[in-house]
Amino acid sequence: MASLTTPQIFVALGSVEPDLVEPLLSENQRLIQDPTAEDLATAEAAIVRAAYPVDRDMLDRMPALKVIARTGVGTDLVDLAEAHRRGIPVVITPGSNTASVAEGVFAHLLCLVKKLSPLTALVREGRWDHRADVVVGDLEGFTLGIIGYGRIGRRVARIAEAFDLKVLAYDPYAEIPAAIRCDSVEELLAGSDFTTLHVPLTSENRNLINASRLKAMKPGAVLINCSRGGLIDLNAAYEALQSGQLSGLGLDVYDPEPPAHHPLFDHPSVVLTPHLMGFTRQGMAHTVRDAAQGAVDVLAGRKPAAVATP
Ligand SMILES: O=C(O)CC[C@@H](O)C(=O)O
Repeated sequence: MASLTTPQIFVALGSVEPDLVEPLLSENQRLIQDPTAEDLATAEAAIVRAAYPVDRDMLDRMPALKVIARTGVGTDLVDLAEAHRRGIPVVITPGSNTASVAEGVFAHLLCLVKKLSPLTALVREGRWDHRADVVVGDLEGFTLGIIGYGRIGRRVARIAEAFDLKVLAYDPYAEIPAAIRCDSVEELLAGSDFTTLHVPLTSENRNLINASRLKAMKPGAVLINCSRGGLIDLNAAYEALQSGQLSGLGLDVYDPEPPAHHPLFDHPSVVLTPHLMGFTRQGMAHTVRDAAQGAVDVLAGRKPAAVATP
């Protein structure tokens, strides 16, 4: 017999695969994609994708909300303080896509160092005679600087070992082995051939990589950002690419998303992906499942696996 009680509404803010969420819901819970204003007004749980802002206005539109569940760990677009003030926990999913993002970093790095895009174009266009014009490099023996030594940064360091890369790391909030620890961003940049960013976006570190820090890098360095778009000043990065100070730039993230076209998108030494390195088939399954489970736990009065604090 169908339940006569009003269903408990879960809204998806940004697209989520219903097959990953629905098996976790009870008979009386319902997932709504593309929610209307009316759906939002009754929603008790929101499963929120990375690029979807949950600001004060959005919270006002969900007066019945009891839990926000973010796919991943980045809460830069969620007004954490306001959610906290309203007593709404913000569930996050640490570890759910660590491997996906770390592998994405190496996909970008290898694509740039091994020059996959220009070499593909050469073969496609039948320009075999020019193959020596494209200088291909190796990772072995070079130094990878990791800014942010949390789960993803540490995973990147582990993979780097297999390539015989030397590693440097900077993170004032993490324990880092003395042999690889740098005391400043500048020290790390000066010693790194390749640099990858793994820090959250906060008001303090917006444009963390700005014109002066780009100058502090080794000439011809490669920079990868699979973390948050606002961490790099793209105009300064474009100048660094033009001058050769940067020999490669890999971006998975932008600010805002989707991004407006930027001149550096057309630069041959740039590799671009549309914020998908953490949302691979497997990463997506894990992040959505963990986020949905966290929301279910909160509504059932259980402690969720991880909650973000303002
Ligand atoms: O696209 C998402 O919702 C999650 C992606 C995740 O890696 C993030 O950047 O927070």
